[in-house]
Amino acid sequence: MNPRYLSLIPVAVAAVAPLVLPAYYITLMNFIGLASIVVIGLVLLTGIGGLTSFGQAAFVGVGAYTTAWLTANFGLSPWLTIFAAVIATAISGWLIGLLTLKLSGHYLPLSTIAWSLSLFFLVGNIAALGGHDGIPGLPGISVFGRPLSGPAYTWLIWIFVALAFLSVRNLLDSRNGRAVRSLRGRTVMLEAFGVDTAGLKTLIFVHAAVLAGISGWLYAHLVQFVNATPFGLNSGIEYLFMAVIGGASSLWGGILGSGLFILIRDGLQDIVPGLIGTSGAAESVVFGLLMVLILQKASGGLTPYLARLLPPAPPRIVKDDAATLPARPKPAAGTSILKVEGLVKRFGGLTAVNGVGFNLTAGHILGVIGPNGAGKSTLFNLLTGVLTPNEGVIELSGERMDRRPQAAFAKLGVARTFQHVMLRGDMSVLENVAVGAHLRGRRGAFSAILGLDREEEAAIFANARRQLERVGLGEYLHMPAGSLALGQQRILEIARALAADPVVLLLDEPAAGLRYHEKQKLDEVLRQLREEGMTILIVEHDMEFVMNLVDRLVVVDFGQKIAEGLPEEIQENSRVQQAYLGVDA
Ligand SMILES: Nc1ncnc2c1ncn2[C@@H]1O[C@H](COP(=O)(O)OP(=O)(O)OP(=O)(O)O)[C@@H](O)[C@H]1O
Repeated sequence: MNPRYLSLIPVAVAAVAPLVLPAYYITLMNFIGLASIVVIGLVLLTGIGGLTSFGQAAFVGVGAYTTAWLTANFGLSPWLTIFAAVIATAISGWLIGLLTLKLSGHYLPLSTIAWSLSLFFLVGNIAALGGHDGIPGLPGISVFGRPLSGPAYTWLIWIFVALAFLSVRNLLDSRNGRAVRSLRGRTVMLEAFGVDTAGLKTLIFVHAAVLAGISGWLYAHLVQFVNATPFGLNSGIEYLFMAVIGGASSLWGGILGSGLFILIRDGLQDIVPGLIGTSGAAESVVFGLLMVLILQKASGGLTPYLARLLPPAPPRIVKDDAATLPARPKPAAGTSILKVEGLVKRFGGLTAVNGVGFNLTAGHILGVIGPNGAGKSTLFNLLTGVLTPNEGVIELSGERMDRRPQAAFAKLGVARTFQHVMLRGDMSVLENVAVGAHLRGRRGAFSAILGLDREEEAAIFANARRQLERVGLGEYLHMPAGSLALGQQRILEIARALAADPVVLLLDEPAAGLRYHEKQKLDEVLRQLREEGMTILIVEHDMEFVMNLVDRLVVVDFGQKIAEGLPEEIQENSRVQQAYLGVDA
């Protein structure tokens, strides 16, 4: 069976189950659906985006209280208040995101606990929201004047589960989504390709908050009463558990985890008191132990186990007739691309780069070499906007860049590779390259969620395939990037940089750690790119590798330029020999 049709099975189950299940199980199905909507958001935020949140229940509360207050006090229809619930959660998500998303490490999860607690106590103390007693007597949801109840409400909930699922799936399969999937630990890489990582974090934070708010809206009109209890920290922790036991990076895992968590908890409440003859804390203890066991035995959640039983997803189809992406005008051979003068970077008392200057013209390869600790990486970081110089001038195609951020360099056509390869190993070779074309797409998150970016996506993937074929990796398109050898991964990074349609390629120690044959292959690729007119700057430790390849060399030592010239001139230079070999020539 085509794996694409497998997703129809849960759809059929959700359609038929409410008709055949007893009322008690329909109620459970409702609560699984409500939780799934929240947990799908959490999969996006935490499992994929790497931003751990204990506070999603508070957003469920914002959605529920917004609709409760408006319907109870003003008699508005829930079909109107859903917009209010979405707006309220989006704004609160955006505000809280603004305050907390800059935090890193443990501080972000701790801050989610803090705002979750504060919202909980705030709501409980506002008289207009009914204090701790809450707001009773909420209306149900009607369609064409008929109140939805029983199976009809369950279908409504599961339609929203499907919409939540599709919205996140579509978002993840877009240019912003690829960046979200690369977010964990790769912000420098993303920003080098012009991705606004802070904006991206806010985007997924708000999206997850809105999904939680919609779940709150559905909850409020299902139970027709709200108070603060279901929106406290406990529930926030439970949502996180659901995401983790399902498999935090899988959308299906979000639904599976919600179902398992609620069914196991409910089952234990029935079984454990029967076994030990008393009801109380025992089922909670057994539940806790069970969760620990699942986390120990299946740290990636349960979805990977199920995924093994299913046929693999078919590879992405790259269209031959896709549109081409807009390309920037290329500079004429010989024009100055990168001009550097008197660049200085100090780290406290240490001057890592001290007055370095050079000029790189279009269509040439310039090598910057130097022994360990000479200041090459620092120079590279200055030339890509990762670091800001203390003094000096960087001009890119005639524009002053020395105080500009990474994204500005990317916009003007600087594309780079990394000394320590920065790929997402479990993403396909093709998708990794597509990340490089981020700035060449225009479609935003809304378009992606609504699936309106397909044409642009086809163009991005056709371009990615072209770049991979250009560097000789055309046969690996659908393989996980992590399965390639280091030499191929380095060339893959070059293809990703080419996908950005660069004016200049900056390669950070591309030969480091490569075997002889891999270096030869890399050399071939770079020569071919130069023949095509590409301008390249290579910062490299391996003098032998660059000697036969580059047009011109700059040698740095102790942060200073000690020589510049043609490779054969550099080879004869006694100061260079001394710096490299530590001997007097
Ligand atoms: N963030 C930093 N803070 C303080 N000192 C730094 C920092 N980055 C680099 N340095 C120092 O600056 C000098 C140049 O380092 P850099 O990494 O640029 O050299 P390199 O030529 O790239 O060396 P390698 O080939 O070993 O990578 C070194 O003495 C290094 O310790």
